[in-house]
Amino acid sequence: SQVLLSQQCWHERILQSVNLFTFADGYTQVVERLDGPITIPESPSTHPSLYQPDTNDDFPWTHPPICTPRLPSINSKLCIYTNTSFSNNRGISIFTTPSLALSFANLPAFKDPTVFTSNSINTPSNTWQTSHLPNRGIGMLASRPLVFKDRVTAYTPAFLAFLETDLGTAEREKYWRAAVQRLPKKTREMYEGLATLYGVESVKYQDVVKANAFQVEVRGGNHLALFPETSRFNHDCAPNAQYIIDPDLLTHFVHVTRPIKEGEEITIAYTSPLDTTSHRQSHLQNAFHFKCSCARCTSSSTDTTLATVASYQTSLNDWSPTSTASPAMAEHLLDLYRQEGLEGFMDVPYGFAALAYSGVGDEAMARKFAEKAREACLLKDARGVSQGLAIWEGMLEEGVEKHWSWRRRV
Ligand SMILES: C[S@@+](CC[C@H](N)C(=O)[O-])C[C@H]1O[C@@H](n2cnc3c(N)ncnc32)[C@H](O)[C@@H]1O
Repeated sequence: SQVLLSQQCWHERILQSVNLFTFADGYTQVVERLDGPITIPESPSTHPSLYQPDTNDDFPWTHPPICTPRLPSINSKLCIYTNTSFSNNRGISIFTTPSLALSFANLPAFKDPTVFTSNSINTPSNTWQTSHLPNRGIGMLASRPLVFKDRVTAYTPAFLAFLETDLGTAEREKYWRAAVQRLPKKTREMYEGLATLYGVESVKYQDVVKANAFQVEVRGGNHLALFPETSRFNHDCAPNAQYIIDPDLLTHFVHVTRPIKEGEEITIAYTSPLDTTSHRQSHLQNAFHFKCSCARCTSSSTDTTLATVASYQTSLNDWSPTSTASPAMAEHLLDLYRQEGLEGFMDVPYGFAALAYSGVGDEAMARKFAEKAREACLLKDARGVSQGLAIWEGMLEEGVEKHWSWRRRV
């Protein structure tokens, strides 16, 4: 059946910006309540029943979980699950529900220890180095020329936390701190050295997450994930790299979307580059406390181009007899995306080109662009769960001539 293209092939949300804490009015509460300790059992536990289910080999944790009381909104407790030997002693700490902990334990990331070495995950790629940059803290620079689809980074998180709103700031801070402090020294120190937004020591562990976390959905549970190395990518509204999170491998990958010179900064997008400049600016300011001064934010033509993009997309979605859509319009749309530096977001314009060529009965061109749309989706959708990927795979498998759009505009 006919589909309208609008959404990018993304299933995880863009870099996280939840309001975990309210400094303006919650600060007094923070200071008062941080004094109360949570009790952390010694490791290994003197109460094996605390953390060793007797019949369950899905239990890869090296410490006894530390749990909150039952939280009303999720009707479950949250516990800290740590595995210090995870991925060659990199370690991982997860603050989640007992049932989601079991789901984590059943992921290939935990079940198959070879998965990381065989996929070159958590190993140096010799493509980047960090550097202090004017007005933007630390950033990632290309250590050699890079081309489309080159892999820049592939790392697992040091820390994941279930996204909840039940805990007070101080309570949450205690659990998160305990979780991070259980990590191997090197990993913990990387976490503790990351950028913060507020620089307030009493809420440091949440501050690091607020400035650096990505959102990852594992078996329906939303988690914030902190990837230490990956946290050094700065933002650009026309980024030259695109990230993707594979929930089965618990791995964050960054790939190049257009040629990058040696020494050039490698950037990703923290906010949708298809939003208007004021929308992007306010999101970056509110969530990450900086004013974006990238080429698109300082150009006077960006919003006009975005309006043209939107009107072309409306026309290309119009399959009525009076539609003005054509392959030429779809090609123009592709040019606009490239002009704006949106090479990492091309699944929608490639898709429109595939449909527009199919609509006029050009099988070869429709196939070419369907393949490109499919490839662009895969840059953003590791497990092929988005609707977009299914559309292009369907068109390629069944044949363009069988597609609903075939010769619809002749
Ligand atoms: C995920 S961290 C990126 C790495 C960070 N620069 C560092 O020193 O660790 C996010 C923070 O970096 C800074 N940042 C990222 N992109 C920026 C940009 N385009 N311009 C200015 N600051 C930026 C902001 O302070 C933001 O809160």
